[in-house]
Amino acid sequence: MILQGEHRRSIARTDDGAGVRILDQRLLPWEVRWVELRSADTAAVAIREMWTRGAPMIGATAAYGLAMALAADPGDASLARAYDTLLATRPTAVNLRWALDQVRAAVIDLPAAARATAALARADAICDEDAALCRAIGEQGLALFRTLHAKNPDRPLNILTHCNAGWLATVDYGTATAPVYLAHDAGIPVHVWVDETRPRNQGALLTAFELANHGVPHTVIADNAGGLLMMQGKVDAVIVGTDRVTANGDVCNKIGTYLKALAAADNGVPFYVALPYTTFDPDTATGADVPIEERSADELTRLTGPAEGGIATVKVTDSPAANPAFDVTPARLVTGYITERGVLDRI
Ligand SMILES: CSC[C@H]1O[C@H](OP(=O)(O)O)[C@H](O)[C@@H]1O
Repeated sequence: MILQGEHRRSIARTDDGAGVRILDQRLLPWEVRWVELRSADTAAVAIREMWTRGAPMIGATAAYGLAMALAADPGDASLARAYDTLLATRPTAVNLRWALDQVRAAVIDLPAAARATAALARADAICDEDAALCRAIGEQGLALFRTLHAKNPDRPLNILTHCNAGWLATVDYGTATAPVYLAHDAGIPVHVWVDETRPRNQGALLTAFELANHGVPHTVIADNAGGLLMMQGKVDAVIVGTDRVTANGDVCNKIGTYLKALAAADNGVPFYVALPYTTFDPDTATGADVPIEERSADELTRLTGPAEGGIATVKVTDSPAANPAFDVTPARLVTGYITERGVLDRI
């Protein structure tokens, strides 16, 4: 157990208050290493290289990055440069732009001398709010889980999830995992099918790590196994997180989510998306309008794992590879949106 008790905050201010501490998620579950970020540029690297990841965590890290830039130089040029550098890190998660806009709005009309303190306060508030939002998503999802479990009370509730939308992807609790944690703690027997989630394996490495640490029964599966499990009646619901829900309810999430939604629809399995309001993007009309991040082919052509003295990478093919990091699930395939305000059948 890396962090005891109910709270597992994945980002915190450094002891001197000038930086932030995050877990280097590239090393999990093999090594638990907290790293300190002390500049906007380092925060940008951490986001782009996925030391830290997940829409709310990307937003929180960028917010602190902007605050650190203003602590170094509170001028307009510094603000603009840091904003642009951080915004350019990853294009799909809307929380990134939302958080940067929140911090910029908090300081833009302030005198230079007051900007760093105000930016830091806004970044702190974004984190505290995210933890509260995710907890509320958990409460709303817990009520849903009680209803779902009542259909088959003599066996565990079987949930399938894709990627990691856990406390590692947020400030605490997670979005898709929040109902799982609260249901487990409330004594509802829950089992989670964990998609490994190629190519970065956020499910096998991060969600499994979280669930194991919380004592939640789970089974890691190949991404392509979910359809069969649903056909066999072994999945009661699919719950995923999201990086952006557009005005019409389309869902941008980790690559492979759309295929789970198709299998769920074909087998009558409810498909839920868990999100806080900070991941809703009313300014983008549909999923077709969302930039889909294309990441390095190396993530696909190389396997990474623990080795003597650190992490080893093995190249598995010299062939060209394409690595879109997200896909779009049309709103028509979504049963409901689990939000802090309730479970909505339309966003
Ligand atoms: C609660 S946001 C989690 C969301 O972010 C993940 O993407 P990445 O690991 O590339 O940052 C994935 O889409 C998750 O559903």
